[in-house]
Amino acid sequence: MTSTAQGFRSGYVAIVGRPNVGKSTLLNHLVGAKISIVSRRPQTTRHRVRGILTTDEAQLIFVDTPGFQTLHGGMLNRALNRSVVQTLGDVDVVLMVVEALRFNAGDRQVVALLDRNRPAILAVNKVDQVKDKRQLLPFIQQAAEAYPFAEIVPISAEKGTGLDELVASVRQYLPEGPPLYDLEEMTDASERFLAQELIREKLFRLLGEELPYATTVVVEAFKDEGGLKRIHAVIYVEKESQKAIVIGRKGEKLKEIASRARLDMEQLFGAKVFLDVWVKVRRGWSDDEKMLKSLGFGD
Ligand SMILES: Nc1nc2c(ncn2[C@@H]2O[C@H](COP(=O)(O)OP(=O)(O)OP(=O)(O)O)[C@@H](O)[C@H]2O)c(=O)[nH]1
Repeated sequence: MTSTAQGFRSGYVAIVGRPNVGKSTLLNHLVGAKISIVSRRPQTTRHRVRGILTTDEAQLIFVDTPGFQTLHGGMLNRALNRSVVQTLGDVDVVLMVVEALRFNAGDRQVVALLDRNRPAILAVNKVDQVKDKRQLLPFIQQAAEAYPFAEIVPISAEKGTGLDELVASVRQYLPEGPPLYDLEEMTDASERFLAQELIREKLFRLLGEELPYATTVVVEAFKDEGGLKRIHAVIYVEKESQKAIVIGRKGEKLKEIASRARLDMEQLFGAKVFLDVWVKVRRGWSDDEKMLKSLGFGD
């Protein structure tokens, strides 16, 4: 496969940032929607790989950082924060994303979780929205004062501006070495896992702030019947009231979540999909350490 060019660098990158700053948009632009979700490979890494970008000079392996939840104080959130800190201590580079001209309390909370022994690069996103580009300079200065970022790069994840510069900046901080992942392996994600991730993504997209935090998706059955994939999934929530939110009025929310997830699955798998999604209440879910461990949040 890819020959190891001299000076080739390869390593793990965590994208962090408060909600809505454009992390997913950036990841999708860098690695493409289709391979932005790839399966976990426990033998090589404890991280869940979200996408891989391989250029002639470097391979950037983007890993999942479970949310920066600060709204609720439950055990789940403490576990999440622990796992964030752990992930951030494990990667080669942290890529923090902020919105141009906005550096608020949420951003400061993210900064507080950064590990000072780890290079952190700041991507100042959505610069396309800044009419007067001169305003960027004092903003960049302010950000530099908030944390000793290794580099600060203005970008527009949506328009694709500044992304080459960003990748070049990240590359500088990766260790030298051959690609850690074979290109062919990238599409090798389990379809079951992809199905679960697509439902989870639609939940986030369609419920946003309303989404009860302690929500999880489990694909309980996945049957391949020639040209048809029959998938049965369950969305677990903590309370009846949350169940009602996910289902929506006259079941419309759930219908939309399922139908959008199904369309994406059909595109991704290149096959017809029959998707059946249920919402179930699992009481005391977020305070159950065993459950957290089984979901991969434990130590
Ligand atoms: N104008 C502009 N909008 C952007 C840009 N990047 C992202 N957005 C928009 O910002 C919103 C949030 O983007 P996401 O990529 O979902 O943000 P996120 O950080 O992944 O959000 P969470 O999943 O909530 O953590 C979306 O409406 C994007 O279209 C950009 O460069 N310019």
